[in-house]
Amino acid sequence: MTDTILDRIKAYKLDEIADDKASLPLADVEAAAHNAPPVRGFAEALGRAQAKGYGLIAEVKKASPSKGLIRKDFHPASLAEAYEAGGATCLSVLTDRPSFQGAKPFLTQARKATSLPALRKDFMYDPYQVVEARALHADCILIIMASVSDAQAAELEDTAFDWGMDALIEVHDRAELDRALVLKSPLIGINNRNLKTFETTLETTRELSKAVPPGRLMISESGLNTPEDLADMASCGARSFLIGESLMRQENVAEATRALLKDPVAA
Ligand SMILES: O=C(O)c1ccccc1NCC(=O)[C@H](O)[C@H](O)COP(=O)(O)O
Repeated sequence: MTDTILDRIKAYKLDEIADDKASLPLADVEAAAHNAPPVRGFAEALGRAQAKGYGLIAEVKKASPSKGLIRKDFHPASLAEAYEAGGATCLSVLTDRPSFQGAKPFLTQARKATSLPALRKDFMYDPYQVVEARALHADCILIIMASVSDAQAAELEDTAFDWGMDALIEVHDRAELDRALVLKSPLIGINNRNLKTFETTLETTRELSKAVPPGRLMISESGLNTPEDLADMASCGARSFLIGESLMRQENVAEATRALLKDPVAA
């Protein structure tokens, strides 16, 4: 069987984690996490936003495996400020370097420039990374069901909760969704990107949303470009969105964010 992008990412990530543990022991990371500023409620902010309209997790994303370089003029703090000015609810900041040209300090810089809660967008396998996320001032971590076992997912989620953070559980298909629903987190991210072909289709959210029970907060992720896309997803019950590329490609990010959030029916 051929390797998927997640297999390739996991291989280098496990090496990276081993190196990080050797250079900065867990006790030191825990000390930094204890000194981090208080957690900003990520799930709570999305719940409040979507009670009035839409919740937007706006992604600070320089590059991706599917598209290469997305934004040349890349300054995490000013992009975060622009997202906040445009009406974003939360930030998502990529900290993975090899595939996304992200960096750990980007998270701290972006969050510090705003009052928004921030997601550490990375590929998580080890509780060490979760504590590190808090040390970098994250308010939420990502758990990708396609790349972890049930036991790993529960361990990552428990560690996030122990540190007062939220956990966004990401799924791509029905089997992953069924596993995600065993976890405690209310945040279910439905990713529209097929990780084998990199193609995005909103049909993924349309289909999987039918199986998400009330009480969970659904987030449609990837491949969202227009107010009509958001209205389409909202009609399936997903009133929160994770959006990167379509906003990162705009010159005026604040204006583009504002325009994207405009209700196409009311407009
Ligand atoms: O973005 C990619 O190419 C990608 C490839 C492999 C694994 C994950 C990938 N993206 C992570 C994400 O989930 C997206 O950055 C996020 O949902 C925003 O998507 P978009 O609005 O399409 O940039």
